[in-house]
Amino acid sequence: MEDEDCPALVPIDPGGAGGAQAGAGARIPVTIITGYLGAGKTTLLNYILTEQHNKRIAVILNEFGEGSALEKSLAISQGGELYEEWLELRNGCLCCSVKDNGVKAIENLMQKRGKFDYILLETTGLADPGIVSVVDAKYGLQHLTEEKPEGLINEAARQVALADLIIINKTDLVSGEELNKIRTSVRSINGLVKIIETQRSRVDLSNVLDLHAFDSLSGVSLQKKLQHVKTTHAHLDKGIITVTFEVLGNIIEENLNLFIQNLLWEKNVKDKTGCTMDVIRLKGLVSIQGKSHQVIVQGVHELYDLEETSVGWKEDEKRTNRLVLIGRNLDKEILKEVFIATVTGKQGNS
Ligand SMILES: Nc1nc2c(ncn2[C@@H]2O[C@H](COP(=O)(O)OP(=O)(O)OP(=O)(O)O)[C@@H](O)[C@H]2O)c(=O)[nH]1
Ligand SMILES: [Zn+2]
Repeated sequence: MEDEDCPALVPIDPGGAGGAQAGAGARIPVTIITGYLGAGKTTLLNYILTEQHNKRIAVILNEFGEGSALEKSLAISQGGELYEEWLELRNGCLCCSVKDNGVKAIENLMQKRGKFDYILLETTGLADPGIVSVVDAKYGLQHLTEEKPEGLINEAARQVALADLIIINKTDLVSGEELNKIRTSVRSINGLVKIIETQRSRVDLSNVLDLHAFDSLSGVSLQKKLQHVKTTHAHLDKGIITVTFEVLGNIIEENLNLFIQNLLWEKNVKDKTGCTMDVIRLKGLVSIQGKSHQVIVQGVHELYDLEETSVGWKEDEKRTNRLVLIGRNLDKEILKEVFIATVTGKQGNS
């Protein structure tokens, strides 16, 4: 029953509790590292912590242990020094841990936020919200295409769907042709994701830290990104795919909320065969009536939010709404129709 207690998430007060020192009120980017067992997550963490980067990084290791109490190791790497703390978590899944004391661990970290610039969180295969996902070049394809019993989602494919960055690791173990196949497979699941290929998880750190920096600063880069996303064709009917569509004009904010909530919460949007559309991730840039700036829509599972960007619509610019959805049973034409019907408010009152 405790599981139902949802602690309130309190917005961080800039210049508040953290004290008056410089940077105390700054937002700390959190990067979550996911990936199938053995893909190279720990190798990546070790690489990041030992690499010279002059950045203060806190790491929460989220491993599944034996028994009911799961342990998390917290390490703060500060100029080469490593600080460790042990935290206990009951739930290994981050999004479920929001109802859990996992949130407290993160809040505690936030209070120490003068001490570091980034938080990295490694989670094992069951975690939901992935940001960086490490994919094994050799076995990844097998994991991604493995068919699951009716109704069950392929966890490896879900991690790819949720990621902002995919690191295809262990490229030393495969041929160019095999690498092409895994790349194509990743791309067909997630049309938005950035893909990097590595050995021993050696990445340029600027690619891994603060993945949402550009999104939240301006809509421009997102707009560019969204323009190049193509609807993928499902090889398998039950597979996770990316779907994108664009609708011109201004939309009404409450109606947009209604559209998203029908999709993510009510789950009453169905495909041609009557299967519920299952959206894992949603991203969009929209034009809301009465707002002079572009608005970003972000959704992960049941959570979503709207954020006004610093990019204003220009006088001579066509106002437009571009949405990208990643999930199962997605039908682009139906989604677009439902969007237009729900969101423009063209029917009825004008
Ligand atoms: N050949 C090869 N092996 C690698 C590479 N990267 C990592 N490995 C090896 O793969 C194994 C698993 O790497 P880890 O970093 O422990 O993987 P992980 O994702 O943290 O594994 P779990 O925590 O068990 O899920 C280790 O033996 C690594 O040495 C690579 O690029 N090439
Ligand atoms: Zn969860």
